[in-house]
Amino acid sequence: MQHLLRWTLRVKICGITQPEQGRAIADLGASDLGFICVPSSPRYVTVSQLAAIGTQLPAGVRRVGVFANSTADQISTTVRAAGLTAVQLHGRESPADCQHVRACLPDIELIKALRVRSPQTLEQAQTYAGAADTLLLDAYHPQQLGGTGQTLDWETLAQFRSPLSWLLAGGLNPDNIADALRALCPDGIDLSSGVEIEPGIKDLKRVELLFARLQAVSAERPPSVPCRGAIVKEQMISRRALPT
Ligand SMILES: O=C(O)c1ccccc1N[C@@H]1O[C@H](COP(=O)(O)O)[C@@H](O)[C@H]1O
Repeated sequence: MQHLLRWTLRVKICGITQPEQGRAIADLGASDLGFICVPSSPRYVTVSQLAAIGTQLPAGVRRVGVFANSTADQISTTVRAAGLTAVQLHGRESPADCQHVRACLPDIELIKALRVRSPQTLEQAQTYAGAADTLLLDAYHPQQLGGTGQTLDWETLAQFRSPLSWLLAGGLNPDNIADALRALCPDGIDLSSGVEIEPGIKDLKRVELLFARLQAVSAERPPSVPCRGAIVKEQMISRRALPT
């Protein structure tokens, strides 16, 4: 389904706990499936559950393990046992922590999640430029690390210029996704509780509706008009390419 969109948008559905749901969601068009490797989460999956789910998934879909404040050793063990293709660090990991994980797992995409509490969090994003491959912006919640269903202030985020490709998360659902993508131009989106029946059990009808809504927004956007974010990134790339 994703190829029907007129621009490339990564769509990550997070908090998968069941093999058949993972496969169905990949078939509906998700580019990425996320698995919560944080024991305190109601969406937590053990390494052996994760390895079993992995055997059921189509080859092309990215498999993202979500960790929070885990050691590089713990992350590497899970990545290898479960055949993950990316890790999302959703805790207080510093740029140095990210670089350490990256050095242990050089072929694995490193996504650093930032829980946006204030404009300073967005300034921090710049410090991850050489330390992560991708950024993810999620809403801040004082008690929960993620999967909160809380949205970010998209108006404030419109000023955000990411040094890396970035995913928008936080309270996205089929009913607000069009507004989010009219306000912002992320490289991808990440949804969990907004397409759920209960924590860890996805609502496949809502996932289907999400893709229908994405197609509708995609049809609104002329392919010749790139996002503001895309223009900025092109400029940054061409600046980097200039001889010094
Ligand atoms: O989903 C969880 O339980 C979770 C636990 C610990 C860290 C991250 C977690 N989820 C992440 O939360 C965001 C968005 O969730 P929502 O759409 O607002 O429900 C997403 O990045 C998940 O990876």
